[in-house]
Amino acid sequence: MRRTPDDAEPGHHTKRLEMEKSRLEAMIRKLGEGIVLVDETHRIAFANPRFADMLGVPFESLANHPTLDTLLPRDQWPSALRDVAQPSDDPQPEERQLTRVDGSTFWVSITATAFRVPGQESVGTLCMFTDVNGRKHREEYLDLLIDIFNRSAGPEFFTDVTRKLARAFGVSISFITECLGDTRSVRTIAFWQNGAPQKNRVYDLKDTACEAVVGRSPVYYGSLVQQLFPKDRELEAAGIESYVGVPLTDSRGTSLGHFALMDTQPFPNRTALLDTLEMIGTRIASEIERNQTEAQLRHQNERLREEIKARQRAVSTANYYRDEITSSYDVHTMIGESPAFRKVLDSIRLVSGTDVTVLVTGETGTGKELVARAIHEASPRAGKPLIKVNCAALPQELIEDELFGHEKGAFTHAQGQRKGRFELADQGTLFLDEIGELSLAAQAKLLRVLQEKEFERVGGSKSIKVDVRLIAATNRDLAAMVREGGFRDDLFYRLEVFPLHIPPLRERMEDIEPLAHFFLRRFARSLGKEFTGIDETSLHMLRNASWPGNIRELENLVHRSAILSPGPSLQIAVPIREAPEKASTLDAVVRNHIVSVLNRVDWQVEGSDGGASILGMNPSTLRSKIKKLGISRPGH
Ligand SMILES: Nc1ncnc2c1ncn2[C@@H]1O[C@H](COP(=O)(O)OP(=O)(O)OP(=O)(O)O)[C@@H](O)[C@H]1O
Repeated sequence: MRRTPDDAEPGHHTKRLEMEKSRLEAMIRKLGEGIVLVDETHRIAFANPRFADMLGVPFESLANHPTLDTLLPRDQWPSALRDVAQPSDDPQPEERQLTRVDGSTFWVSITATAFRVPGQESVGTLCMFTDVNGRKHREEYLDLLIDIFNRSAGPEFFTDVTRKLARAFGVSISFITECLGDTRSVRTIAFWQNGAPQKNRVYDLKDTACEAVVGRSPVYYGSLVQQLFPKDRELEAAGIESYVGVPLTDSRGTSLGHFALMDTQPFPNRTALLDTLEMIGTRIASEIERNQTEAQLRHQNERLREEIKARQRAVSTANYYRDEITSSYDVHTMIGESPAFRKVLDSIRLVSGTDVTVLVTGETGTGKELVARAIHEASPRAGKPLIKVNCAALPQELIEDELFGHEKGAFTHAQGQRKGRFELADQGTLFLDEIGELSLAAQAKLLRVLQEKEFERVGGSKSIKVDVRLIAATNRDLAAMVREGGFRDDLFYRLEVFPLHIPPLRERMEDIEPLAHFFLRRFARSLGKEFTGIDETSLHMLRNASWPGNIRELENLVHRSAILSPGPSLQIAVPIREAPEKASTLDAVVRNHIVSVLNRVDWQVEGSDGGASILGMNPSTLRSKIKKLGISRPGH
């Protein structure tokens, strides 16, 4: 029987074993899997280069058997390693994302099993690390795409995206920036580095890798990026090797900022990657744009609120309104300098931009219609019709027909279809003058339209919808009428959304002179006459009249005087009533008389020329009367 060489010499057997071992080691060295044998004290007894590669350390550094925790934090160890006393017969692979010493990450599947070295008592653990980085990234990447395009954006949107970008592409840094006014500097809106969100920062783009991206085009530096941008301190500080950046633009092509991925390793796969990143970029950009639009809207709202507040504060500030009003409608048609009248102008200005219903109150001739017109002209409805209904002039039985129109044959004389005032005012403003004169039945009908915002023509069944802004006016005390049952309270509250009271002329004496001059200029022109002004005695008379007919009365008086006056200065030829004709109560007569006397004496109560002595009263009695009747000096 021939002997095999092994049997021949015992030394030869050992040699063969040695050879087998080195062949095995050579094979293990070349394996695509990372192999590591860890002893009981967690020292690395043996490892292959692929293991070192996966952990991002030089293979030589393993030669002096470091403990595993110097390379890999314990929480990333497979459970078999953490619990060596309980070796499993059926080791299960566990997936872990390794954080390498340089901060970058790497996905592996680890299978670990107890390993007894033949002939030795000690038990070690043999671990096999399989590279699942590619698969994991594809999964993360899919997850990223689904999430980024499906999720509704919230405050965490940008940070979430940077986290997912970093994980999906396995890079150590990912961030998104926003331009600061131009494309010279940017602010990060999310910055993810080494598995955690970082504080945002503002930085100058000059000489950085990002400079060629913002406002321009995508860039890709697969490796050696530090050498390309030696002045970019960030790259150096983080040990960056590769960089990919994509510009972000809004829907009109304006530059918004950019986003970038950076890694400490070279970055492969250029073209497919850029396409994907650009697609993700459109989603990020639309989110930035939406945020910016929202911020702008918020800002505009705040400014508007501030503006309204400022105007309310400035009600009594001299000269404030002139420019404001000129800009919105013809100031020359509305004359008045008194603080009381400025308040009216202020209210017009405040309310004209809105669609709210306005109730204009004031004595006859104070300018209610003019105010309604001014509100309409200054409103967005200016180019549309302003339709007036004089409720006092309408026979009650025709009100419905007038407001809502009728269909052909609705009543005996209805020969054709006719549109009512509501329909004519569509898109515009409906001005209901003398609203206090509406019958209760007509009030009910009006209320119904205001509530339902639609109506039918008389004799028709089709509902008509209109978009009408309502302005109502009255010289009656509607609140008192409500109390007395002459006016529906529900209608009153609907009309009185924005009450605008025009004070009578006697409460704003400062306005008399400018108004008189204004009317004089106007009539002189139409009469073809020239006047140098109004003579002193006439002015004195004008100032001391009580003006129960208010501005209309003044206007008529100036008109008549202009016709009769020979010139060159206007003389008021018609005697002015010192007391109102229409004073209905004793208190009103007394009140008007006191006001007109006080006007004549420049509101002096005491003294021989004072109001009290002219009225034959004790000054203190006069004072208490003034108080009781609520008399106050105009403009004070
Ligand atoms: N501030 C003003 N500046 C210039 N003209 C004015 C002013 N206010 C009113 N007027 C003029 O006075 C006249 C009466 O105004 P308007 O008809 O608007 O008053 P009203 O309060 O509606 O009167 P009524 O209660 O009698 O209907 C009009 O000719 C109007 O142009």
